[in-house]
Amino acid sequence: MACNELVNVKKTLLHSPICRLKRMLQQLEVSDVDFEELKRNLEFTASLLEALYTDGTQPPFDADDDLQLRSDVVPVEVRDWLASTFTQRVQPISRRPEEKPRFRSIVHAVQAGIFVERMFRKAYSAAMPDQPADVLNCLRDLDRWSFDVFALDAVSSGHSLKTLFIELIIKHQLNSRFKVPISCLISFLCELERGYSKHTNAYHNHTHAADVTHTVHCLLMRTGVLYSMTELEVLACLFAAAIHDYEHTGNTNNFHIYTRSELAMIYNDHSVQESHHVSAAFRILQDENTNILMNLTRPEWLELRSLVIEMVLGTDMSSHVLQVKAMRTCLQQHESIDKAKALSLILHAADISHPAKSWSLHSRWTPRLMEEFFTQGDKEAELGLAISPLCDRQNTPVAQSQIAFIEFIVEPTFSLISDMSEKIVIPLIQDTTDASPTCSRYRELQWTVADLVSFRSLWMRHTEENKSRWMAKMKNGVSDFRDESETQTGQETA
Ligand SMILES: Nc1nc2c(ncn2[C@@H]2O[C@H](COP(=O)(O)O)[C@@H](O)[C@H]2O)c(=O)[nH]1
Ligand SMILES: [Zn+2]
Repeated sequence: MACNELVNVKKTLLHSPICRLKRMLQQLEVSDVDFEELKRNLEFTASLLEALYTDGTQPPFDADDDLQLRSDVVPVEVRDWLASTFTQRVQPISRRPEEKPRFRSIVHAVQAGIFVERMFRKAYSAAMPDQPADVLNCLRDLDRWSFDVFALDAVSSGHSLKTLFIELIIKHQLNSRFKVPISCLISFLCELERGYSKHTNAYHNHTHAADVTHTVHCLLMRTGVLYSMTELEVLACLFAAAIHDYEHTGNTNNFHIYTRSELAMIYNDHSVQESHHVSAAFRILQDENTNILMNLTRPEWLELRSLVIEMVLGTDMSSHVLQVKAMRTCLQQHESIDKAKALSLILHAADISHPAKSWSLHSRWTPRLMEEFFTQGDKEAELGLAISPLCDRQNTPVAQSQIAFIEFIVEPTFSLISDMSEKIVIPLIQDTTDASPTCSRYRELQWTVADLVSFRSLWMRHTEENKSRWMAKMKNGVSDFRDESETQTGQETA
């Protein structure tokens, strides 16, 4: 509760005992005393003051709601244990009464917070090596849908993920808010990039992770969903995007299951790779030198972890139909939107977003993905297994499959994202108009709605254009699906 609100609540609660005490004094002054009434008044006043004194020492929530326990029968410790073990609520660590901040310490905390934020800003500028002009030039397009992650990778000497993640963390002021030590951040990102190159994949590598991280940022901005989010949720989104394919093996989940791989054994065939990405990424944080979340409070850390797990597991394509259906039903039935579900859908959309971008980007991602599929097909042939769909080097109708992918997967997902964002953002505008129609937040949100409308036509223009390009290739009997620029210069390294 904000400090002002707390003061108001306390004032209201104190009003009644103060009035009663004054009335008792008046009665004593005029010797008009009814001892029975005086006793009752004193008892009542004492009980009010006692209630105020003990206020805040109660546990922050009770298990009764979930487990229907009678609080006079079940002791507090048992209720806490039941709530934390048998319900899905994560119990915040309750502050012990002696740890309650007093007003002076709140003032000091605010002053210290400002000081720490300044220190962090200084530390970041000092520790960040001067970026080459080409990198700065690239990063100028950070908020654009057409941002060229391949160009950033080239000018940052293959460090697009590291460069982009640091830039976004600073842009959203998450480094100072969550006191992310710069040395940890750099070490964490080096580890992350190392993990992404472990299997030398043509598609699932650090450039794809950088692309998805950028796209999540862009989706949050362009749809305006960012305005409905807490800083912790923004951090969770960027973190989830950056790690979402960490140590990807370059194979599909089905390949892991059919070949009874080590990962399939560990995760019992359930979202095999996604479970590994999130688990292995959290393991990086176990080392204090790479623990970028070391200064989060325990409740913040638990909330972030729960969001990240849900989001990354939601990138398993086998959950696509369920995810889309659930959100459609939610929108049709005018139910309130679950934040974790909305953010999962945003990460999933970012993960399959290249067909909704310009041909110059989409036509560079497609051959990379196909090469990875074909490499799996080669392995399957070697192992005497049936070759998976789209994995046969000799026999895959790439153009047709891309048209189908765009029409049946990408377009419905982006259409849903646009509808969902309208449902989230438009009420924010209404709330702000009620408060103050002239405030800057209201103007920002108005721009956002305009952005949201233009965003729908932007991605639709790209999906239409990309489908026509694939159609033209099909009609002209062009079997080479690689991008023209790459066929001239040879394929770029992954
Ligand atoms: N046939 C196509 N499939 C695609 C394309 N782009 C992405 N994908 C599929 O989506 C998943 C995304 O999940 P990820 O976390 O593994 O990146 C990817 O594996 C492909 O199966 C595309 O252009 N065509
Ligand atoms: Zn991915």
